[in-house]
Amino acid sequence: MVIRSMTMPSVKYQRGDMVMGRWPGSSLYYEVKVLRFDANSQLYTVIYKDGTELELKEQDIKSAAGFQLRPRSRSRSRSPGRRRSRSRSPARTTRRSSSRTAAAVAAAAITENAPASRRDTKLKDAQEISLSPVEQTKAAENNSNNKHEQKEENNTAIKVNENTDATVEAEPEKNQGRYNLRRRKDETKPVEAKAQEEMEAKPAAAPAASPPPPLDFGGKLGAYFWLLFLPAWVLFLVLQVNLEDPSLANFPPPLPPLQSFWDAQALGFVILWVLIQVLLYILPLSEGMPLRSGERLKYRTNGFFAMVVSSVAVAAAVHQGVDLTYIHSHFLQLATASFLISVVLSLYLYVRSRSAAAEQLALGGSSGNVAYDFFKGRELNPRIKDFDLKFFCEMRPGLIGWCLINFALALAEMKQQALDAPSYSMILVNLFQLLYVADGLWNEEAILTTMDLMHDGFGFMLAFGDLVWVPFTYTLQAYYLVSHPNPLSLPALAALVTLKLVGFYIFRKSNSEKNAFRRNPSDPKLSDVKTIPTATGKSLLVSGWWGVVRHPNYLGDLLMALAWSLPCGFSHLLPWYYMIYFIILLVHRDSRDMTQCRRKYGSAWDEYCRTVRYRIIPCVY
Ligand SMILES: NC(=O)c1ccc[n+]([C@@H]2O[C@H](COP(=O)([O-])OP(=O)(O)OC[C@H]3O[C@@H](n4cnc5c(N)ncnc54)[C@H](OP(=O)(O)O)[C@@H]3O)[C@@H](O)[C@H]2O)c1
Ligand SMILES: CC(C)=CCC[C@@H](C)[C@H]1CC[C@H]2C3=C(CC[C@]12C)[C@@]1(C)CC[C@H](O)C(C)(C)[C@@H]1CC3
Repeated sequence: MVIRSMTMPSVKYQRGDMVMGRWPGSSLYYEVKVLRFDANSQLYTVIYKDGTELELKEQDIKSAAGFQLRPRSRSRSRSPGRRRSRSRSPARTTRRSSSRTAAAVAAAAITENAPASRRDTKLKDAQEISLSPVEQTKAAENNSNNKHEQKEENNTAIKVNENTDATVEAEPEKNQGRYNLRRRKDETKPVEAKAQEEMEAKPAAAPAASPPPPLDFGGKLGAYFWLLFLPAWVLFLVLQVNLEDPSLANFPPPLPPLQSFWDAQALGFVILWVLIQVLLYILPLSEGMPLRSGERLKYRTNGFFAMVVSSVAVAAAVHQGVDLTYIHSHFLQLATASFLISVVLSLYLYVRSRSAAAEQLALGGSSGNVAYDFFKGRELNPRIKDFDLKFFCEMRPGLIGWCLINFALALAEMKQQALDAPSYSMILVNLFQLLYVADGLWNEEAILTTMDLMHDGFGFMLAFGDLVWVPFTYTLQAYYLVSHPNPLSLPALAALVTLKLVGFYIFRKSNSEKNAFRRNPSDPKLSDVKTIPTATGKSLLVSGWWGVVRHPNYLGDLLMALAWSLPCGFSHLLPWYYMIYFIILLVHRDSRDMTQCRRKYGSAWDEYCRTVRYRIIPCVY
């Protein structure tokens, strides 16, 4: 411990310290408890009395003692800025609400239209106010229809805190939402804060023993497990699907000779495919969501175009006599080549992340354990100049490759079963999955608001997932149908199409609702949506599909997965693997997301969970 305190940069506040934390975007301070300090990001995680956790910079934290010693000043009541602010306070509207959240209470404290004689009490309240969650009432639900929302400050609490006052003042109108979290241009710095800053010249205390944030995926041991299990599982599936009688119970499967895994030509084809996608990617840019640093990265959202060009190129190649059934006959070798590429990429990502700046790292992306960090990924958005590696891998070679492989498998089915056209089952699987991918690429910018892009580091998990898992396991239904025909009646066909369309509608509508709201909450088209405000300045949608279940997009996704598993029939479990995996994946993602949102939004998230009771399936789960 002594050694640490000599080598680490000095840390002012200790874990467990009760201090005063600046309310994001305002000059007001509340009593908070220090939970930990992250040496990489140099941020303190603090918890407010309502359970809201935020990450604050050291300069946004003051010692509680200083506040108690501070003589109360009446100068604020004479501030012209303050007088003006009283009459225009947007928070006054919110005050009528019976469901004021921590943020709303704070806003009221800042802009209260109180007589001067009462203002000192208000200022005291601003420091000592109890931020305990307020029970949700019917009226409160109605009041959460937030028509005053003008801007969601950031993606996470951290981003709010990273906003400098300059940033806040640069966009005054945008920040004049229901919380009034900005400092008014003509307002002098509050005496409390000034006095406090003067008192903050204390020498640094011993560093806080900051507990590392909890590791997901089973932590360090889990990382070793997943590193071995994921490739082994893909191998198992690929070997099974070639058998006449595949079964998930055939474990361990007989292994083919080692040399049959390797094919230099297959590696060449995979590299060529990735290079073509790289070329297609290097086209116009569009803007992403603001990051922790407040910066907005530019992304190349021309995925649909890349898919169309790739399809034309593939069609031309087939027309020229290229035999795409090679993909079916060399599935194992192509998967091995993709696996090698994903390992090389993951090694590169890990090595470059060692020299990445702290603010480039994903939250909790640096556990210090090599295996875990390699698996989970440390850097949030690794880029080579403008080339975003995570975005590219998630949206291009694997995703478009999924359709290419499906198409090749349809040709292989025709060849193997001597058909003039693919079977109905094969056509449905191909079309359903093509629609899914095309939609993902058409709405490519929506991925910028997903967990992977915003929170997860880029490491082996996503590199392998994007380059191996998606193209070589999401294609198993089509692969299965090549040698396991499953004729469909017309009514069954119609029912499957209906199921797919219903799922697709829910998936698309809910993702678009969230994406539109996150990208521009002040859009006049969204003026009627119901929201729950949170302490970070962002709100949670309770309108539309987000008012039905907490993850309506997962519900739609699951219905679609069902629609493309059913055409394979019930003879074997293997084509149902995607459905089983997907349920596990989405339930796990939902619980990870719940934890993250609980940390980000505190009592507002609890309020959301009380309002929208079910996670994915209405009235069931
Ligand atoms: N095919 C596949 O293999 C696969 C796998 C995984 C996911 N997916 C699909 O990919 C899409 C993205 O999934 P995802 O896991 O990233 O989840 P997501 O639902 O798109 O994103 C979760 C985030 O949305 C925000 N959010 C949650 N509730 C909200 C509300 N009521 N109002 C506004 N924002 C809210 C929160 O972030 P902020 O508050 O910070 O914005 C939360 O962290 C989904 O459609 C999913 O079905 C597909
Ligand atoms: C290695 C393992 C077990 C997991 C890696 C997970 C990874 C394969 C998925 C995580 C997020 C997923 C995702 C899509 C594909 C699969 C993932 C990358 C997605 C691009 C599919 C198309 C959709 O329209 C989408 C909404 C854009 C999807 C976004 C999330």
